[in-house]
Amino acid sequence: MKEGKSSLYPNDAISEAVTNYSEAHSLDLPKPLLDYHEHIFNNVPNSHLTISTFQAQGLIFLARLIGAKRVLEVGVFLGFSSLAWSHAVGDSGTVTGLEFSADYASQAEAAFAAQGRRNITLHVGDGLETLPALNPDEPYDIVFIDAQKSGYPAYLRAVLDSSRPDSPRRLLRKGGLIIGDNALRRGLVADDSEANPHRPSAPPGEDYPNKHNDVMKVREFNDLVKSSDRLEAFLMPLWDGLNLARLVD
Ligand SMILES: C[S@@+](CC[C@H](N)C(=O)[O-])C[C@H]1O[C@@H](n2cnc3c(N)ncnc32)[C@H](O)[C@@H]1O
Repeated sequence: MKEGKSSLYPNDAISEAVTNYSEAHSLDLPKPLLDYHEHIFNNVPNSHLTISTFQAQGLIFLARLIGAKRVLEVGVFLGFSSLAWSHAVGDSGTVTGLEFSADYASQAEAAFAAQGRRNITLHVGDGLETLPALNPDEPYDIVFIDAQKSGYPAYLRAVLDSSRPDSPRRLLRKGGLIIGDNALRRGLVADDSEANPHRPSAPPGEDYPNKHNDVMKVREFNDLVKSSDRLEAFLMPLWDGLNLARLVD
């Protein structure tokens, strides 16, 4: 039987060449979006929080594949991925973003204005409160979860609870996608043994409790997706892991 494992390339140099080649042979991103990504990476210390341009290409492709016009993003940071969704859905579509930090939200809004993107609305606050309070006229086509990892299971439950098939108003449409970013957390979700060099330094390492808890919560999220008979999933081992879950009812 053919092996399914995805360590396709012999070393880091070839992996990088393959990524660059794939990026160059995928859909084009608008120049302002590329420039904004470069600006973030050259000027912002925690720029790693932003998705890559290659991931943006993948998300735009997915959105267009399902004809998405309405996207909900949980975790906006400086607005790069919101801008990618905004481009994906076009001027006739809308993007709603939930962001905890008022500072990040205002920087993101400045970027939206600078790029003339008027179809993005942000709600500032804890997504665990702002998400369940949403009551959209029309359901979303995509919910992209990219906020605190400890909240992933709760976000998933809230989306499912607010998208019942018998409900007159629902958050996510039938056939819509819930996309969980960082679903593999540098491989730790699948294997956080000593064999994984990204394993958080064991206690008493300062970062251990939070990082370990994040891994447990992302595992819980992936398990909930898999065990729900309302979802059909493909956990894509690309980037930091992307859990693609389609709402079947
Ligand atoms: C990984 S970053 C998002 C990156 C963004 N999606 C992008 O690719 O450009 C995670 C964001 O989630 C936000 N966040 C953390 N906890 C949150 C919460 N409880 N509610 C809403 N946003 C939260 C953080 O402030 C941060 O901006």
